[in-house]
Amino acid sequence: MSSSQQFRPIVWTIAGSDSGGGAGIQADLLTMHDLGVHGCSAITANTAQNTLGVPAINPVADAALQSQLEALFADLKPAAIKIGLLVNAAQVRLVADFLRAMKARGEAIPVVYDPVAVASIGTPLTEDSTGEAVLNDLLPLCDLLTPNSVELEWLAGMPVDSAEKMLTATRRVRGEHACALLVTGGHLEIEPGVTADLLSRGAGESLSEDWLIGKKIETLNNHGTGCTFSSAIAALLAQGYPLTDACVVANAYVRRGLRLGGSGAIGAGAGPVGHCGWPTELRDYPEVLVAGSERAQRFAKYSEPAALKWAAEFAQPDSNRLGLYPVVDSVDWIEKLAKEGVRTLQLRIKQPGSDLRAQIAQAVSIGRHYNLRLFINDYWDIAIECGAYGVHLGQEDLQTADLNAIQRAGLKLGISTHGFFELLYAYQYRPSYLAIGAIYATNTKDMSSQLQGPDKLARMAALLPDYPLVAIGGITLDRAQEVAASGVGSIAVVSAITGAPNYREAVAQLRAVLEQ
Ligand SMILES: Cc1ncc(COP(=O)(O)OP(=O)(O)O)c(N)n1
Ligand SMILES: Cc1ncsc1CCOP(=O)(O)O
Ligand SMILES: [Mg+2]
Repeated sequence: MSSSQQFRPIVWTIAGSDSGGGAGIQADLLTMHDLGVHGCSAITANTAQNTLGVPAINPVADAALQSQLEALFADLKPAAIKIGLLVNAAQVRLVADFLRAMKARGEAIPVVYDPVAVASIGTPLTEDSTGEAVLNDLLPLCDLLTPNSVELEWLAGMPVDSAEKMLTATRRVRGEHACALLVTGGHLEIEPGVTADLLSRGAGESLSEDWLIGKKIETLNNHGTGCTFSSAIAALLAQGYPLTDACVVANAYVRRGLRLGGSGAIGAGAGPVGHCGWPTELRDYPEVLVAGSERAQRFAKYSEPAALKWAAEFAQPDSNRLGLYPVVDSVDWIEKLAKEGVRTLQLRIKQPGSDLRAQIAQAVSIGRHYNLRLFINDYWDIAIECGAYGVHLGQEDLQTADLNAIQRAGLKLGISTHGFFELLYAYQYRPSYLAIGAIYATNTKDMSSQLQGPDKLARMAALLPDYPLVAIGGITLDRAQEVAASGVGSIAVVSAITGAPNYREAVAQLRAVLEQ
């Protein structure tokens, strides 16, 4: 059996057929196949379309739509569902009823709805009354809506011609619902020459509104980008990607398709966006806007306190490959491991006593003596006071730590990341290294909701082949080879060394794997 025929999670698309083959069901199935899932379809309309326009929409009868959904549910249970064109309020309610019944049976299946209301050419595709049914009946059952700015105007009932209005309209559509919104910004140039998507998720204290920014790609072949984008997200959710990661990888998939999709050979109008495989190059991925950066002002995301603490371009270590990187909780361990020839170390004290400052000062002094790359976890202010080599911070620390002070003091900075979104976010700071974890389950720290696995690690590492990268979490001698093969230049471990029967042997064996 070839690898393309091996097990693939099932994803449904409930959408319209595009006879021109550029958008709708046709784009959805190409995308799903490209990203490793098996696509099934329930067709809502047989649109008559070519690259120049949409002469007819031809909705299917309700019974025809219902019977497709039932046939699929009887045999091909989905791991995710993408919904595209729903032509009228009756179709919206039919699909909503079907989803509600599925949920009532305990099926927790992620649903992505691309509220296709207007073809890229400007032709309305859905009846006026559909918007209300979407907001009342369907949105509460979805995990993500992916309108473009024109569709956002349609759903929010207000013009969307600026970053502020996009934020206001997004909040209005989301209301009190858990459903996230990803507004694609291809129709609106907030900053000349760039496109900016807005991802709004969470609520209350944990509301997050992130801008995903990329260079605008000029091409005639841009038909079907919305369908491709939402199908890509569904395909990734079906494979267990968290929503934020699915959104940035799908963004990169579409941008790769725009970049490599060729130049206008199909039809006399807008040709289909390319479907060009997994996005392997960083240039296709969006920049995640950081609130302290100057650019954030143009996107209504700027915050003065964040700007005061903001810094980027940290001092780089003397090598991109930091080698074996033990993370230990005492000064004793630092000295013992330095004597074994370990050069990169971290002091990670999670139960500080009254002698915390003294311990850090002593560790820094040992670090100087042995010429170590010694990172202090969490306590960046004491690390500055003690003149440490570097500090290691987690994602949450980035909101509070004074990165500017760390940089001014000349300390190196390592940042933890858990997945594609956080990797892109942390990369905005250009830290001294980026750590990716947890690769495997570990007893050292509860990382169960953030496990990456070796395949994702390899995909992330491939985006930054020349950057100092560290893998962490559950890495044992047996797994070290697989981790090293991903291309990261460093492996951080706690228990593989501090819990080993013979730590000297463990150090020698792990170093041997990394140096192979
Ligand atoms: C090399 C490396 N990577 C990740 C971590 C985790 O740091 P953080 O996210 O700050 O979590 P705690 O270690 O503070 O629990 C790390 N320490 N080192
Ligand atoms: C601190 C930390 N951050 C992510 S996983 C982890 C623990 C790594 O410990 P171990 O190497 O014993 O799995
Ligand atoms: Mg920490």
